[in-house]
Amino acid sequence: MDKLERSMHEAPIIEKGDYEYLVHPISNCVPKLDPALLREVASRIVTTADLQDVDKIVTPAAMGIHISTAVSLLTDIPLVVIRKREYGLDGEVSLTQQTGYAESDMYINDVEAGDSVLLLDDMLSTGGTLRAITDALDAIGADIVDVVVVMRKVGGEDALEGIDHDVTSILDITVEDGVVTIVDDSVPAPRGDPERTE
Ligand SMILES: O=P(O)(O)OC[C@H]1O[C@H](OP(=O)(O)OP(=O)(O)O)[C@H](O)[C@@H]1O
Ligand SMILES: Nc1nc2[nH]cnc2c(=O)[nH]1
Repeated sequence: MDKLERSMHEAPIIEKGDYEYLVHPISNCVPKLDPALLREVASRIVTTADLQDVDKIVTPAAMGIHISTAVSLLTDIPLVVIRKREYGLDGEVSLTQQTGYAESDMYINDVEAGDSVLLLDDMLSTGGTLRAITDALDAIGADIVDVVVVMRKVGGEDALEGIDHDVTSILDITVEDGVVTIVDDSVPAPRGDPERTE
């Protein structure tokens, strides 16, 4: 079994109100993130994502950053971070991100009409974050070449209804009654991956 799949069974779940929140090395850097797990995740993204003519990797703060940095280092594609902080630069675009447990304003800088972007994030749950970002990137006139997340909590992505972009996940999971279950139809690990440990 791959490191990402194995790591699911060691990730604590906490309650944020009614929301079951997974605390995971990739999504929180708590428990500590093993570099070999990050390498595996980054190489699985690189083999999964459509990178054809991508100018920029775009990722929301905070927990898309280390994953996207690793992918940027592997591909030499520059990285733009959507920040929770306003800079007031020319062309800055704001959006409101709503998750199952919080709402926050975010700010896109340095993405322009005609840019071909790969949107990366650690986790998809309600889809509120990706919906707000894809709407904002569409409004800017960027070409979203692909959208990839490491983990998708299946079944709750209501906010993505009707969007015009496919989202690919490396691993699909459910989190219910304090138990994480791996759902089997996400992207399989590439055979012959050097990071693979059976
Ligand atoms: O599909 P959704 O319900 O929108 O949830 C997904 C988002 O939630 C987390 O971000 P969070 O806002 O918690 O910030 P963080 O990255 O700083 O942890 C995660 O990094 C995703 O961006
Ligand atoms: N770390 C983490 N991030 C999330 N974003 C949306 N849901 C979750 C979750 O359960 N855990």
